[in-house]
Amino acid sequence: MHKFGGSSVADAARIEAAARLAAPAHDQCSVVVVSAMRGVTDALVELVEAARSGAPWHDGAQRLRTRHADAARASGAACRDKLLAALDAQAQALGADLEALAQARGAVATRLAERIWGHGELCSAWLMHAALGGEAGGWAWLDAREVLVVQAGEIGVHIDREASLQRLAAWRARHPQRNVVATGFIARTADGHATTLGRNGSDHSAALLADLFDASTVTIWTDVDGVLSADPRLVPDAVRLDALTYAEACELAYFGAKVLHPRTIAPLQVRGIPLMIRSSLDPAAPGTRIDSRGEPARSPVKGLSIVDDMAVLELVGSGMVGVPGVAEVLFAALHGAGVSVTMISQGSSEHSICCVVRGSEAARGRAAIETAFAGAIAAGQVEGVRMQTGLCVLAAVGDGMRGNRGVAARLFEGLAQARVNIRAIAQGASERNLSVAIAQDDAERALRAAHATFWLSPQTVSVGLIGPGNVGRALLAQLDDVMPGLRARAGVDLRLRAIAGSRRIHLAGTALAPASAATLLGDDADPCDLDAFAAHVRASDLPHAMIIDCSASDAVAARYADWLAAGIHIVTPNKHAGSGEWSRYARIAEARVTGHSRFLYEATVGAGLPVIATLRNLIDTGDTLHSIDGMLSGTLAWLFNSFDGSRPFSALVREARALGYTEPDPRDDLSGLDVARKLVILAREAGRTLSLADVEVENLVPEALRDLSLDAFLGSLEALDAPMQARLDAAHAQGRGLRHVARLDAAGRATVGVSALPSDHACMHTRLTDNLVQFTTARYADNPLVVQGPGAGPQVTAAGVFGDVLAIAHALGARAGWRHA
Ligand SMILES: NC(=O)C1=CN([C@@H]2O[C@H](COP(=O)(O)OP(=O)(O)OC[C@H]3O[C@@H](n4cnc5c(N)ncnc54)[C@H](O)[C@@H]3O)[C@@H](O)[C@H]2O)C=CC1
Ligand SMILES: N[C@@H](CC=O)C(=O)O
Repeated sequence: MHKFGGSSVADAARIEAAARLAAPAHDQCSVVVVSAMRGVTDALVELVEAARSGAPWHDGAQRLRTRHADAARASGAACRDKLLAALDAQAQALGADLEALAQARGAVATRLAERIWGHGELCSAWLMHAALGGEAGGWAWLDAREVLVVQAGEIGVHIDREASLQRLAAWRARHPQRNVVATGFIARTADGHATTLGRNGSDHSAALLADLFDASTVTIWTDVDGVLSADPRLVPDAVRLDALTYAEACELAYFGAKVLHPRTIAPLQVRGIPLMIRSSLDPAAPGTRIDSRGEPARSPVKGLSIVDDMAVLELVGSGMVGVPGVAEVLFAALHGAGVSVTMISQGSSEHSICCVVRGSEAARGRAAIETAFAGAIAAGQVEGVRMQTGLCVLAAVGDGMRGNRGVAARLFEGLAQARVNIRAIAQGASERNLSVAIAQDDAERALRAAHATFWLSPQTVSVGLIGPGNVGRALLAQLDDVMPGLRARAGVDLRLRAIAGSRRIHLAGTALAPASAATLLGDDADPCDLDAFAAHVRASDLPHAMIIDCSASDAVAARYADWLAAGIHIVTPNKHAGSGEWSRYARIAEARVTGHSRFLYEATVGAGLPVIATLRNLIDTGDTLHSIDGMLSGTLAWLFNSFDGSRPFSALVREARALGYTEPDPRDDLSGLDVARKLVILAREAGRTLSLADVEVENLVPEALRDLSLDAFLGSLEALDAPMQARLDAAHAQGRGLRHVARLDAAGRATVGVSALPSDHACMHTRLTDNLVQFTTARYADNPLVVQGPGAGPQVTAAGVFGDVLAIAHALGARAGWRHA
C-alpha cells in the first residue's frame, strides 16, 4: 500500500515520479492511495461556500478543470485521451453538483458538499491511474466510496469493516486487475451517501484500505525524510527517527507531528501492518518505520512536539475536596459545549482541577463550566473558573520514558535553563507522554531547549570567541585540530557560532569552521556589538553557552558579570577582570552564583602552566599561603635570559613582540603592570583583597615614552638601551645577573621589579620564557612548591585557555552523568 499526499501529486512530473515509486515488483501487487493535488481541497471548500452563499463559483470550477486537464496533457500517459475524457466527466459532475448545491438546503446540501469535497481525489486518482499504465497496465481505478463504509461515532468516523469487506469482494469480482489506484479521503455512509474522513484524512484512508486489502506494508510518501524528533523549522538539530512503536507514533501525531494523521495508526496496529514514512523527494532515504517493535533510541524521549494556541481552564474551590462527581460534571459540560480537552491535571488536594483546551474554544468552555457549576459558585463552594490564554502544550513522547528515572527532571531542568515557566503538567501512567503547558511566547525557546536536553551531548556548548589575535588564532587552530576527535571520543561538542574583533563581529546560525573563522571579520562583517554577540551565543537550541575572551580589553571584561549572570560561562587569558577594580571582581563572583556559570582564567598567570589550579588546590584543601615569589612574566624572563649585552635591549623587545610573548602594548610588560596584575590575581585567589594600587611596581619604561602612542613608542624603543645596559653592567660587576621578579610576602606586601641575583638563585636557572612560581605555605614551609615552565607565547597560552574550556565541558558532562545515574 502506497499513499501519496497532495505535494507528491502536485503536478504531472510529481505524479510520474510517484508512479515510479509505486510500481510493484513482479511477485507483488500494489494499492496506491492518493490525495487531491496540493491546494485542490481548499479550492473545493471555497467553491462549496460560494455555491451555498449564492456567490459566483464557475470561474473557480473552471480553474480546477484546467489544472487537472493541464496535468493530463503534460503527462506521458499512453491512455491520455481516455484520461482527458475521465477528467472531463469528473469536471461536469462537479459543475452539476455545484449547480444543485446552489439550490439545495438542509441534509441534501450537506450530502452534496461531502460529494464535492472529494472531487480532487477522484481526479488525482485518474491521473495516477493513467501514469501507472491504466487498465492495460494491470491497474484498476477505485472510487473508495464504492467499498469503504464508515459511520460517524461518538469520537469520530469509524469503519464498518464487515460491510466494507463485502463490498470490496464484490468490487474485486468486477475488477480483476492485479493492482489498484484508489482515492483517499472519501468514503460512503451505511445508507450509501458520499462522506469524507475529515481534512487530511487520506492517511487514514490508506490505513483502512490496507486492512481491507490485507496489505503487508503501508508506505506514506511525503515531502519530509520521515518522522523527525521535532519540527525542523523550529529545531535545526532535529533528527530523523529510524523507528517508532505504534503507540509512540500515535502520541506524536496527536501532539502535532503533522507528518501523520492521528487516526492512521489504530487500523494498522490491530492488524500488525508496518507503516513506513518516506520522502518522495529522496526515495533512497530510509524514512521512519512504525510497527509494534519500534527500537530502543539514544534518548528515552523519541519526539517532542508543540500544540499551539491553547488555554488553561481551572475550576477552583475548597468545596470540591473529596466530593465525587465534580470531574464528571466538568467534563460533561465541556462535552456539551463541543470543547475538546487536550490535557488534564489535578493535584491530590482536589482543591482545583485544570484542563487545557484549544484557545479558540476556551471562552465557550469556561461559560459551559460556569453554567454547570452555577449553583456551587453561588453557594461559595466553588470560587469560579479561571482562564489563561496565550499558552501552548509541549509534549515529550517515548516508550523509553517508562520506568526511566530522571526524564521529567531533565525536561524541567532544560526548560528552567531556558527560562521557561511551566503552568501545568500532565503525565499518564503509561509514562509515554509528558506534557507541559507553557506560554505561547516561550514555545520555540522551550522546544529547542528540551530538544537539546535529550538529543545533544550534555557537553554541547555554543561558543563565541572574542579577540582573534595571537592567542585567539592559535586557539582556533587548536580547536580545528582537536574538535572532531573530542566529539567522537568524549562527546564534547563545541560549536563556534560567533566571533568578534575590536571592530567587527560575525554571528553564524550553524557552527563555523574554527580554522577560517577569523577571515569572516572583513570590512563587510557587521559592526562589533557585544550585546548582540552575547545574545547570539546564548542560543536557545544549545544547552550551554561560553564566551572565550582572548582580547586584552578592559571594556570586554566589564561585561563579564552580566554574561555570567545570564548563564554564559567565560574562559579568558585577559587579566583585566581578575586584577581590576575590587567591586567589579566581587560582582563577577556573585554573578557566577546567580547564573550557575563558571569563570576560568588559568592562562592569565603562567600561560599554559597550572599556576592558578595549583594555588586553588592548596587553598581548597586547607593550606595557608605565606608568600609567593618568582618570575611571572614570560616576556621579561625571555628578555633577561637573552640580554647579555651582545644585542641591544630594544632589538630583543621587538623580537619578543614578534614572537607573540608581549602584551599587545609591550609597555604593559616593561612597566611591570602585567606582572602586578598576575600577582593581584594570585593574591585574590588565596583570599587576599589586594588591588593593583597596593603593588609596588618598578617601571622600566622611561618617563618620556609612557604617554606616546603605541607606534611612536615602538619607534622610540632605543631609549631603553642605555639604561638597561648600565644595569646589566652593574650586575655583572657584582657577579650577578638580572631577573624580573615578583613577591607577595606573608605581611601582604607586594613588589614587582628587576633584581640583580646571584648565580645560584633559582631564577637564574630558568630558560627562554620560563615562569617560576614558588608557593610557600603552611604545608610547604621549608621547601616551597614550585611551578616552572614556559610562561608566554600564543601556543602555550591557547593551550591553557583550551584546558579551561575542556574543564567546563567535562564538568557539564559529569553533572549530567551524575544526574542520570
Ligand atoms: N601572548 C601571550 O603569551 C599571552 C597573552 N595573554 C593574554 O591573552 C590576551 C590576548 O593576547 P594576544 O593574543 O597576544 O594579543 P593580540 O593583540 O594579538 O590579540 C588581541 C585581540 O583582541 C582584539 N580586541 C581588542 N580589543 C577588543 C574588543 N574591545 N573587542 C573585541 N576584540 C578586541 C584585537 O583586535 C586582537 O585581535 C591578552 O589579554 C593577554 O594578556 C595571557 C597569557 C599569555
Ligand atoms: N606578556 C605576558 C603574556 C602572558 O601573560 C608575558 O610575557 O608574560
